[in-house]
This record gives sequence, C-alpha cells and structure tokens, in this order.
Amino acid sequence: MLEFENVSKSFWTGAQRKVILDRASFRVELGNSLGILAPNGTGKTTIVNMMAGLEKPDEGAIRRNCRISFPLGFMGGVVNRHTARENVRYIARLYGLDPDYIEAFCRWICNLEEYFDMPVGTFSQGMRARLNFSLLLALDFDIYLIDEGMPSTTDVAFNKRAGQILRERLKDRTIVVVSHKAQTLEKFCRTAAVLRDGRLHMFDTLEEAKALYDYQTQG
Ligand SMILES: Nc1ncnc2c1ncn2[C@@H]1O[C@H](COP(=O)(O)OP(=O)(O)OP(=O)(O)O)[C@@H](O)[C@H]1O
Repeated sequence: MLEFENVSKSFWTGAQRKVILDRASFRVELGNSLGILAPNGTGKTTIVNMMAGLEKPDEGAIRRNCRISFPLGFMGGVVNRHTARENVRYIARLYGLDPDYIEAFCRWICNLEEYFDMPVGTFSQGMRARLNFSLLLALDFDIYLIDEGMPSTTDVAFNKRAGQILRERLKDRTIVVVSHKAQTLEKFCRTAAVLRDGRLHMFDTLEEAKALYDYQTQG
C-alpha cells in the first residue's frame, strides 16, 4: 500500500507560489493500478518523485508498506566515477540482493561489453539509460512508478529485449503511471485520477477521468 494523507507541495518561483498538490489524500492498494492524468508542467514528475521518496512533501504524510520502485527512466542513484560493475553491486547490497546475480543480469541485459568495467562518467546518454533500465529490471518491486509511459533508449535491440521483460513483469505488479495522455494510461490502469490546480480528482474508471480531463483541456 502507498498512501498520501493531506499532502501539500508547492514551489516558490521567485514571483509566485506554484501549487502542485493541495492537501491531497489517496491510497494505492496492491493489485489496483492507478493512472494520473495531468497537463504538462503541472506536477507529474514531482508527484512520482514524492511517491518514490526522492522529494519530500511540504505538509502531510506519505506512507509506504511495500517495495516501491524508483521512477522508470530515473537517472539518479548511479555514481559517475564508479564503474557499472561497482554501481550495480553496491545497489544490489542496498536492496539486500545477491551482487553476483544482479551483476550477471545487468551485464547480460545492457550488453555494454568492456564498458561495464569502465566509469559510468565515460558512458554516452544511451549507455547510461541502458544501465539504469537494466538495473530496474534486475530489482523486483511491488509498485512500479512510470512517468510518461515506457522508458526507451536509442538502441532498438535493447528496447525490444528490455521492453519484453518489463511488460511480463508488469502483468502481475501494481503500477502508478502519470501522463498528459489518456492513451498512455490505457495500457496499464483501470482506475484513474485527474490533477487540476493542485487537486487530485479520483475516479473508479479511466473513462470517467478521461471525460473530466478532456472537458478541462479541450474546453
Ligand atoms: N525545484 C523546483 N523549484 C521551482 N519550481 C519547480 C521545481 N521543481 C519543479 N518546479 C516547477 O513545478 C512545476 C511542475 O514540475 P514537474 O516537473 O513536476 O511537472 P510535469 O507535469 O512532470 O512537467 P512535464 O510534463 O513538462 O515533464 C513546473 O512548473 C516546474 O517548473
């Protein structure tokens, strides 16, 4: 279970206070994936980061009693001056997993060859993305956080291999996906919410959420 209770979050822009969430309360139960629809720039990434524990709320409580992923595509957490091997072994230990298994899995998935033993700082953006994505697949979570659909890299063969494993994994896991497009949510969720002016409007079905969202965004 992942629960927000009276959570508020805003940013001071220098000219005004940008409200992301205003005393929002909701709960994600295991087995009931949730989609959040919100226009660009209204706080999707901030909400997902708060769910992952990467960002703190200003007020209210966020409770987690299950394994929650870092957001798919999240590029933090990997140290540039360490090799891919050192990074994945360290992260495996943090999660209480076998470093040999996690290293072997990541080596196989991301296919970086000799670069796997080079500092991550020497990697291209695409290589970094492959490493992060493979790490996410190597770990196992109860709730997966997805910011704007499936992550992808410029490597077509990797995308196919990793995408297939991810789709299999997500079949029996709970997903929270945030997007500005209802189409992205359709693949993952039944229940949905609409974020509007810091308020989260919850609906039992994606169709109901879509109706409000379309009404608001298309006039
Ligand atoms: N640390 C910060 N300080 C000030 N403003 C911030 C900060 N982080 C985010 N914002 C602002 O808060 C708003 C929401 O940002 P966020 O990245 O969560 O939105 P988003 O819906 O994910 O955006 P996009 O769809 O463009 O990726 C934006 O206006 C952004 O500029």
